[in-house]
Amino acid sequence: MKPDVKICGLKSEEAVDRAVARGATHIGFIFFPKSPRNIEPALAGELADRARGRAKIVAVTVDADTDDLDEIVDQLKPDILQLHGSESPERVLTLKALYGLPVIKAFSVRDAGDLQRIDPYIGIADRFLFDAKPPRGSDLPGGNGVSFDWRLLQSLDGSIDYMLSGGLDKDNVGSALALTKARAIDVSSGVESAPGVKDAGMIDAFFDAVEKAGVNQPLSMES
Ligand SMILES: O=C(O)c1ccccc1NCC(=O)[C@H](O)[C@H](O)COP(=O)(O)O
Repeated sequence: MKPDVKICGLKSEEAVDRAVARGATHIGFIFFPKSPRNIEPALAGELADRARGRAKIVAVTVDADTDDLDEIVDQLKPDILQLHGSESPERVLTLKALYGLPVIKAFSVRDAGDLQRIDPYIGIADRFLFDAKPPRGSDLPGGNGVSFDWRLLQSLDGSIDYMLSGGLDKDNVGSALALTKARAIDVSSGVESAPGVKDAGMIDAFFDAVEKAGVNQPLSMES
């Protein structure tokens, strides 16, 4: 079965079109001013319109306040909110109720203890996203192009729905899928030629690698 594939941090028509043409199930837009992938809500909305109905539109925010979220939701009209900060379970519930949208809650992972942090969110977040801890000195909670030890996910209860993220690229995504049997994967830097610049050829190569992994190593999950 094919995994869900989210291409995150899109900023150009070409990248949106290529991601969707290659079968991205999700496309992400970053609303975080320090990121090279930061995008204005109005432009994100225009880009999202090219993909609407074919891929889920994901708004990625970091401990955003409701003024900012109001504008993002109004302009982007996302299908999903990805909360990539330290939002509490109560905050997740509040935002789900306020906007009527499902939530992907992101967690950074270095060791097994980090996975226990999801416990209070089970039954609250609709999906988890496991990313690597930012490297020392990084201002970004995500999009750092670094991986964590994927074997940690083998101990997770199979009922936990998650996206595997962090440092994936065409060369390692096959191993990541084989090791974790993840039902969903997420990539940003691994399909960029420079920070914030998506590359259509690298998007192609990433999907080629995912397809090859599916042939070589059948996955045990639903798409
Ligand atoms: O990508 C960013 O710049 C970013 C900034 C602030 C919060 C989240 C961000 N990205 C979230 C994602 O979902 C990325 O795809 C994820 O962190 C993986 O990135 P990468 O390791 O570069 O593939």
